[in-house]
Amino acid sequence: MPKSPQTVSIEAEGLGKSFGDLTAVEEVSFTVKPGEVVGFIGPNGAGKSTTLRMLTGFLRPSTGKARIGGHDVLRKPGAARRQFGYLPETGPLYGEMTVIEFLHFVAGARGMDRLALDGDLNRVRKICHLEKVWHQTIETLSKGYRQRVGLAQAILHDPSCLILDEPTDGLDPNQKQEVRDLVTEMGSEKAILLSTHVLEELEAVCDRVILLHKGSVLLDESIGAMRKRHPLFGSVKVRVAESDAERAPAVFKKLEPFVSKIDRQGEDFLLYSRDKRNVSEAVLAVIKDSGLDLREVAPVIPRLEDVFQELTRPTSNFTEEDE
Ligand SMILES: Nc1ncnc2c1ncn2[C@@H]1O[C@H](COP(=O)(O)OP(=O)(O)OP(=O)(O)O)[C@@H](O)[C@H]1O
Repeated sequence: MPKSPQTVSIEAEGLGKSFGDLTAVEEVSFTVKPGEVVGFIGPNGAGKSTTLRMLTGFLRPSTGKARIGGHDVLRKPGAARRQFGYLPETGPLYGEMTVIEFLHFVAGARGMDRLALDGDLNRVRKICHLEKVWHQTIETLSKGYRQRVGLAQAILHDPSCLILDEPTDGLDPNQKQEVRDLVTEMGSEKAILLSTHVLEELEAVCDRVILLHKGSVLLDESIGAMRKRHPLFGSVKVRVAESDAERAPAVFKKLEPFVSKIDRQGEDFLLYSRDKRNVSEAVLAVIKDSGLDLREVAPVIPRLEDVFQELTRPTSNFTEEDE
């Protein structure tokens, strides 16, 4: 049956997993739709890999369901597996096989159409840039190439959904960029869920982020919304001429409707946005009116790392903000 790209998505519904007394994952629900690349993040031990393994049917959940393209991964494993590709944290690569032998083996195990296989192999060889190592044994490959072989097996059957567990782990910056470009390219059509520890990766490839903490979903929102949780979102740094530094605080008082707090260090001022709207325009207008000798003005770009750290600290002060 032809697959319908409009409907093939990744779904977790109330997923939970306990190992003995340890609840590793609890009530995790989310959806990844076609054309979405979603980052799956969380501190070590948050339950990311456990969730991904349940989504792919490699681990039986204690509670809840995982569906790929509407197929329950445990009840309809064949139908579900045709719709997704999975790059596990530690790929099951067979060292003694060459790349092409391994991909033939994978195709056989998946029962792929032999007549169309040459076309599929050519496609992944090109996409994953495997031409140079095609006939090389996997045990002799660099980490970067092994990761590309892992990706090649994940996309060999051209699945509509991809589940990637730390796809850029251990790669050098150039290789990381290549994998990110690949994910972005594939993400225009496929539903992609990608776990990562590298938050800059979120910026580069993801539309949305799901933050898992202690086995539960702490947030599921756009990158912009996550950044907006930072207390400095919308704030502005200003430097005035030394000769004007003393009269600047009185001028900035006029900004009270927009600015909730001002930190000063010499001629440098940090003006905190009151409601997380960008206060740059208001600041510039007030400075212009006052004739203050402005030397520098720059909006604060809050780091996602700060938001992540703050949210996953034992006592977090960050609050949810309206879009
Ligand atoms: N097979 C298992 N048996 C017992 N405990 C397990 C098993 N698999 C995972 N765990 C535990 O479940 C919790 C979640 O682990 P998991 O590997 O899913 O976290 P993670 O978010 O992927 O971590 P990391 O970022 O370090 O990869 C951890 O406390 C881990 O020790």
